[in-house]
Amino acid sequence: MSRPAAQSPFLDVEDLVVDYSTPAGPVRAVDHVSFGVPRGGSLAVVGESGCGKSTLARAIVRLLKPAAGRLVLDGTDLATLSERRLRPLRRRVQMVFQDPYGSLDPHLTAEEIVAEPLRLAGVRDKGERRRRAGELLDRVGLPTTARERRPAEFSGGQRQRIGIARALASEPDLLVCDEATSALDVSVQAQVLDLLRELQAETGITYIVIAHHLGVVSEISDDVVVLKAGRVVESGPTAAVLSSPADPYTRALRRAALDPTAIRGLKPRAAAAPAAAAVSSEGTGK
Ligand SMILES: Nc1ncnc2c1ncn2[C@@H]1O[C@H](COP(=O)(O)OP(=O)(O)OP(=O)(O)O)[C@@H](O)[C@H]1O
Repeated sequence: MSRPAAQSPFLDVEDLVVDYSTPAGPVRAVDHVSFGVPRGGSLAVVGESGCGKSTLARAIVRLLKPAAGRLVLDGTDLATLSERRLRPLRRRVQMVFQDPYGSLDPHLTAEEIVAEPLRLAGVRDKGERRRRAGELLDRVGLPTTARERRPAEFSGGQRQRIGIARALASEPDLLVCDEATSALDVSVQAQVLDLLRELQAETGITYIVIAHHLGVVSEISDDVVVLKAGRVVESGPTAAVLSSPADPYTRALRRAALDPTAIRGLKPRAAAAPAAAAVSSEGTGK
């Protein structure tokens, strides 16, 4: 099994282990996973439901503490850092979540949502925060008239744009997109993927894209890691892995992407169907 090509990875994940403690005992969700992502690169993590993708994403942004292994970001191992030592580094690694509605405060306006990380980062002047939040909302394609609206008044694609603008407010070096487009209608997915690609070209940001949809992976990632039951079964350049997958599991994922009913066990995500239906006729305001 080859590691994705990277001379000196910007993010180096080495032998990462993440466990959950449950009343029935520990559950190992990520089991000695290793990969690297070069600066400005993008790597996708794919696998069936329950294989550990979200757990891995949450560990990378240190919402979860790994049980073992290293998470070296630009030379600093985040895996073992205390909360106090992590705090100044947190802004460098941001996450965009699958459910843009659940992850946005319903009481705040779009502008306030995007301004909040600026406040936390110490931008004291309210006018300056509003100006920068407005610029970010422009950048992700939301009309100026939308700034004073609250999350419930936006479509799914627009909400995801607000989530991306909020993540970008901290000027992160690494953006982890956890199924960021899977709850969206296919045409809206394409628009959000286009936006992510444009932002990468402009800013040189590094991406980790978590996806169960192999189409998304080929759109946005240079390299791919295929996870099964918490372990890496295959990894390498996305084009090579998708065109000639070496592992039967990857072949099954590829077949399932073409025909979701092709194999048992690759069930559609529970949240995807209703959310996609809810936004299917909505535009993005672009
Ligand atoms: N809070 C938790 N407590 C205990 N076990 C958990 C918890 N969260 C996840 N797990 C278990 O860890 C494993 C990996 O879950 P995870 O959510 O990371 O998978 P996933 O690939 O992201 O799945 P999906 O695509 O359905 O979101 C699964 O066996 C899951 O049941």
